[in-house]
Amino acid sequence: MLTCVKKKVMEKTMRTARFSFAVVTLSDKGSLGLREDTSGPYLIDCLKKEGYQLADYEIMADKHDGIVAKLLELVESGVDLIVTTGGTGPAPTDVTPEATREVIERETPGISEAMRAASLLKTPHAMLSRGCSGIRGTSLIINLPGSLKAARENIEVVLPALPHALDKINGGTSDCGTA
Ligand SMILES: Nc1ncnc2c1ncn2[C@@H]1O[C@H](COP(=O)(O)OP(=O)(O)OP(=O)(O)O)[C@@H](O)[C@H]1O
Ligand SMILES: Nc1nc2c(c(=O)[nH]1)N[C@H]1C(S)=C(S)[C@@H](COP(=O)(O)O)O[C@H]1N2
Repeated sequence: MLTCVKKKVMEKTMRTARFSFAVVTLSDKGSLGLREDTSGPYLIDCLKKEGYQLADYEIMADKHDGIVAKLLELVESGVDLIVTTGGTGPAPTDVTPEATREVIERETPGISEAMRAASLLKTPHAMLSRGCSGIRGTSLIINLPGSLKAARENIEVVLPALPHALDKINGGTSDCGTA
């Protein structure tokens, strides 16, 4: 039994360990030290447990140009998976999706739609997240909402599809439909 669990963990890690990730927390209060960022560290822990390698973590203000510059920097340094948290809502200061759209070359609407659909089963407020996702070069960028609860409920939706997504984005030729 234990051997079986260990084998499954090893198989999972073998699929993810070659991929790096970065977490970017977008929060005005967080960037000023007025709010503890609990969502960013949670996401780091969660993705590390899945076997991904942490490349970068930053807390930034909700500022369009700063977000674009940071995302481009991470893409250019070859980070495979970039997860943002915060700034996806309808408030005037929420600009993460607009900044992300400026960076991505190909949108992955299914990822964001899946998160919203699953989240709607938890709270009607899920429809307020305008988060988007997409690919630039070989980097996948995914916007998540900002609260710890929302970050947790959203990341768990995409985790099962991430290894296959990152493999394909990196030119993987494995057959689809086998897992
Ligand atoms: N990084 C974070 N860590 C923990 N909780 C957060 C974080 N970001 C947001 N939250 C929570 O989620 C709520 C909604 O996030 P939103 O991005 O709209 O924040 P906000 O009120 O505009 O403030 P700010 O952007 O300065 O964090 C916040 O009011 C806060 O309770
Ligand atoms: N699963 C899930 N999705 C969620 C929520 C949540 O609690 N759980 N909160 C929503 C709320 S209240 C808002 S305003 C939007 C946007 O959040 P953000 O501005 O922090 O990015 O995410 C939504 N998505």
